[in-house]
Amino acid sequence: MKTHEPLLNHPEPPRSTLWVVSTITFVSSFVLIIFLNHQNHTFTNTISSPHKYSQSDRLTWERTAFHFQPAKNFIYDPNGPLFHMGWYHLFYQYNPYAPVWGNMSWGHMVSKDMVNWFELPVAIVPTEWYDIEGVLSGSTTVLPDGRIFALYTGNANDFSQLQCKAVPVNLSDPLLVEWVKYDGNPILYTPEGIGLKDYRDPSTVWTGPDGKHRMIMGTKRGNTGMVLVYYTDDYTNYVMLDEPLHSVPNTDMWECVDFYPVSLTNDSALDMAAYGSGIKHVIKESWEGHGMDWYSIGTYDAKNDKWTPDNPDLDVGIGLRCDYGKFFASKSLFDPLKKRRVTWGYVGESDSPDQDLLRGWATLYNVGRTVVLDRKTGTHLLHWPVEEIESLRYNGRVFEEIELEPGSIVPLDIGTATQLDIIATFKVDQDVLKATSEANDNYSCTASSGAAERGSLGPFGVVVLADGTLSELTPVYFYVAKNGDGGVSTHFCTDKLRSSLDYDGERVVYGSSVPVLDDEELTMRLLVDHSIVEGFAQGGRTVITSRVYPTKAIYEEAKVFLFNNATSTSAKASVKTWQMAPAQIHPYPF
Ligand SMILES: OC[C@H]1O[C@@](CO)(OC[C@@]2(O[C@H]3O[C@H](CO)[C@@H](O)[C@H](O)[C@H]3O)O[C@H](CO)[C@@H](O)[C@@H]2O)[C@@H](O)[C@@H]1O
Repeated sequence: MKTHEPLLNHPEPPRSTLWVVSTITFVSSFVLIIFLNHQNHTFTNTISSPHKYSQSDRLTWERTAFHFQPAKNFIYDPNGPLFHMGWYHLFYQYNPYAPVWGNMSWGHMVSKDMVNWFELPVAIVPTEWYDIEGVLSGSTTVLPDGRIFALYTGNANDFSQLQCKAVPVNLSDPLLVEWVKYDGNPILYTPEGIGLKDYRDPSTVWTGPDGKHRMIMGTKRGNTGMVLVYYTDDYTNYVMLDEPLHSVPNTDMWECVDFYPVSLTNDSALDMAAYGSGIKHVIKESWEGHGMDWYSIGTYDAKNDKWTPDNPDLDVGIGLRCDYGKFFASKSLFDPLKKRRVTWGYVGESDSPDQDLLRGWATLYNVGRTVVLDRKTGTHLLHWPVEEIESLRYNGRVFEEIELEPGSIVPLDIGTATQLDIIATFKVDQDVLKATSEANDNYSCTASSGAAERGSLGPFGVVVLADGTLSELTPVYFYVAKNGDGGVSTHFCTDKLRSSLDYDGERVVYGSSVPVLDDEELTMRLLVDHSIVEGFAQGGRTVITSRVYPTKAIYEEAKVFLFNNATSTSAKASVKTWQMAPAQIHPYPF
């Protein structure tokens, strides 16, 4: 049985000296507010009550503290990450002149730790007929002899997409500041049968077990998305194979294709040359126009340059996503220093472009995420923030075994709550779980009414960026659903329906199911950094990144709560929180 009725006679949750505000007051107000908001989802774009903060205060607050964003203007796809002479380099689609898409160039930043960044001069800009409409996305390759080159898509003067090459001018410069285009560009024209605007984002070149050097690119034929494979002898001339590496009907254009091996035996990342038993290969594609990155795990046959998904139901574009919120055009780096694969995507704004103009900047990057195969399930990848981000933690707090009765919400007294790392673990009442006969096979975060929709066994989780009266709140939560056959499925969701009182963007619930194994507790990690919330469930099996724009729940008014809006089960929460110091992000010139 599913109900939206508020619980009126809920038992008072146990008090703890850690709670600073009367829990019972919040219990009633939360249930009431959620109830009322559920009844009326109509929000106006005008400010309905006097605000403490001006528009300028709010726009200033939205800028993040430990996520990469340039000082101003517009960033887009991450491009060509590489490691050279002790520095991590990340290039990015960048409009140096305005906070909107256009003049696409390769911006350039470097870091020693993937947390603190120096912005460098823009590396590659549109200057030639073959890229005058944009130096679009691509990759870099570091050859075993130390040579480095970039492959990128040139948006030509007729808007056809041509592949081009550039190289750093001085390899002994650890920062690789200067780049020069190959004078024989473009190196590749669109193959027959492919749309002139459906051919882009060349990959890193790698050497297969047969010694042949390979590059891949995404495209579509009709509505079938696919990966093309090329061979090269000299890294400049490329010959396309007749057959694609893989294709999936009805998945449209595959942008920013990524392809890499993952180990079945340990968490060490493998470089592209790895091949053979104990290895799976992942294809990742970014679905044009949908803003979603999809991945699939399978087997690569290097002899025939064919890839087969482990499970056809989880094929590329129809199965699993890297992130169920805002995260797109991701690109991974094999980090030779720490033997890990790290991925970045862009996290776009979700309010109107007018706001981008007011802010003067648009779009951020997620905190770099390591990617490994989830060897417990074998079906999922684990995406998890790089360990270096923990160097920003301070003021750690621990809250043990907080009892959350059905229908309760309790504040966490952690001080300022706009830059946080939170790890929260929840145990549901096993007797209630076994006894409940509610059949909720069709639960889906995205089709639900968010945290207001109550079932026997959920939702429960963490509310972030909430003001004291809960007029603005962003719940990130688990929803446990009992299936008709007695089985259980768990969902991980972020509810953005009530994140802001004054918002001209999407009001949605993000999320998906997350596998939970028999011996596992439910655990989530949240990185809260002003207008971005990154959520990781079960060690990164399911990830949700959201952009939120509260108007009241900002600066010292932002608060964190634990809640349990289930109707039957209680939940026991143990939580660790840390404040997060700002990262050092130095714009150029320094
Ligand atoms: O910056 C180009 C790279 O970005 C990618 C993936 O994010 O392609 C996006 C794409 O669309 C952008 O340009 C459109 C204008 O032409 C604009 O309407 C849209 O909002 C933008 O996202 O860029 C290319 C070139 O314009 C277009 O074919 C794509 O849909 C990546 O594939 C590009 O390399």
